[in-house]
Amino acid sequence: MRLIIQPDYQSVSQWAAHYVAAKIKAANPTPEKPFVLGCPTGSSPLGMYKALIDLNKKGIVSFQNVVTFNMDEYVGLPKEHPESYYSFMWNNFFSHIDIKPENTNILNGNAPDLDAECARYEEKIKSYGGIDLFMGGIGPDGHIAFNEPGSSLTSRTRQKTLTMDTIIANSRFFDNDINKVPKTSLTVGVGTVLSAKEVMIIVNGHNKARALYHAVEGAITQMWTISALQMHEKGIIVCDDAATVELKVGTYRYFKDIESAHLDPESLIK
Ligand SMILES: N[C@@H]1[C@@H](O)[C@H](O)[C@@H](COP(=O)(O)O)O[C@@H]1O
Repeated sequence: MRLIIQPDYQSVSQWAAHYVAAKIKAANPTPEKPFVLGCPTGSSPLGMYKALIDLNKKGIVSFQNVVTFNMDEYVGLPKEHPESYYSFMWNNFFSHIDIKPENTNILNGNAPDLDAECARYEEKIKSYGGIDLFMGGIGPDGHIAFNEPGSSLTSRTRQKTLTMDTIIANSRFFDNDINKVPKTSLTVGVGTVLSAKEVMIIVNGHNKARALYHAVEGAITQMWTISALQMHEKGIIVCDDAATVELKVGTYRYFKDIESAHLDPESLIK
């Protein structure tokens, strides 16, 4: 696993955006062979999306031949609801870049048969030859997408019940009223994320420090589903200093040292 430690959220976002843009450019995607990008929601990736919009507007990266698959969606929330992940993606990213709407994929949390919707999603990912780069964030309990503690580390896309911790954390988007937060979601599995050719996770802020500790120094366990990233051949975590406070000083210095030549976002795009 690579751990890229940046001083603050702004530089985390710049680094992540430049990394994604560099990957898309290097793949030289075409309509026949698009670049397949896994997308998260949440506050963590917002800065990266802003930076990617900027790179797109400057002509540094194009999304014309990029296909996206979102990680998760609430069950039962109307698509048009301002807090649906559909609205999040269009408001914060897709509407501002040159992506083709038909190339964006988001799980339908209102499908009549939710199991069939999950199976269809997995098949569609497969039809593109899998995901080239899965981007993500994590919850304070170390969940990736909506794979809450106890989720199988080989799980695929399915319906999941949200934990009370997550309902409370996400109630900030629902007038701080936990009763307004949907109780279930559709989510890609930990196995779905691990099947991507590459995975890049953004972790920022003090409230993610314990989760980062478990991701980097902890044992692989279903109780901290992000820890499964240790099993991926090409896993990267981009974090800020604030999120590192639970790491050993030696771990912090080790990753700072081995990544010292790769911390400047500008250096990523050739
Ligand atoms: N399902 C999402 C996750 O994909 C996300 O990583 C997490 C953290 O969100 P934030 O980045 O706002 O802390 O929130 C939700 O639970």
